[in-house]
Amino acid sequence: MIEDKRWKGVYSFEDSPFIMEILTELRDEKTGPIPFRKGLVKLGRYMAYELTKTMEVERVPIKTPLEETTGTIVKDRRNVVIITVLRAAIPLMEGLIKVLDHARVGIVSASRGKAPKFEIEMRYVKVPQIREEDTVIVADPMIATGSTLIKVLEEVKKYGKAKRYVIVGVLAAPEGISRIKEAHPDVEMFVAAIDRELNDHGYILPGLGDAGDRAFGAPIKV
Ligand SMILES: O=P(O)(O)OC[C@H]1O[C@H](OP(=O)(O)OP(=O)(O)O)[C@H](O)[C@@H]1O
Ligand SMILES: O=c1cc[nH]c(=O)[nH]1
Ligand SMILES: [Mg+2]
Repeated sequence: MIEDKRWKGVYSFEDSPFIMEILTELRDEKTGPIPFRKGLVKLGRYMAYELTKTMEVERVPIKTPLEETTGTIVKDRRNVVIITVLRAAIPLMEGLIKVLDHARVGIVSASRGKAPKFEIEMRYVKVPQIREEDTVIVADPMIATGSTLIKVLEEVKKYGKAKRYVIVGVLAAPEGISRIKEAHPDVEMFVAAIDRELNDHGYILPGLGDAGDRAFGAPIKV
């Protein structure tokens, strides 16, 4: 995990060869929906494991069958709310919750309109009460213009003040990170990698394409 020099509290996993190998499979246009979804689940699991290294731990007395000793509990792991941003975060959340198994889960729908406005439509919001001891993890694989997560965080913050707000994603564009950090300076970000730029349609380059479509198939209009 490395903190990017451009922003405080923004980390990538470009120093982790295994996470980079999973990302490489996701980027590959030849990867179909089944391995694509499995790759997102794997990333969720490993990124959650890495995230526990930043969490508060507690030393506790325990008794083995042989003697008394001291063990470790990741205290913050018990106070997690994962916000799943539909659609693409579904497999990522499945991986996160394997490690963060005590998590309460909020579901938010967000659909990004076309360039140049990229208006965000949020229709479905189901978020549990957020408590002061909670770490709120907002899961969304793609952070492009940042508009989706700015709006999701505004909404989520209405449900109570948390100890930490953390975004877990796969790829982020520098423009999106800057916009999110400006709107929500208190937010930490953990992404597999930070890519170069956005194209005119708001897609991340080199990126991996449309994460929702690659995981679930392209929707049609009827
Ligand atoms: O940072 P932004 O520019 O806001 O873009 C990122 C958003 O775009 C994608 O969702 P999309 O609207 O395509 O919905 P989907 O997950 O249903 O495909 C992605 O999953 C993010 O939520
Ligand atoms: O590159 C991008 C940008 C937004 N949403 C995606 O799924 N991919
Ligand atoms: Mg999409």
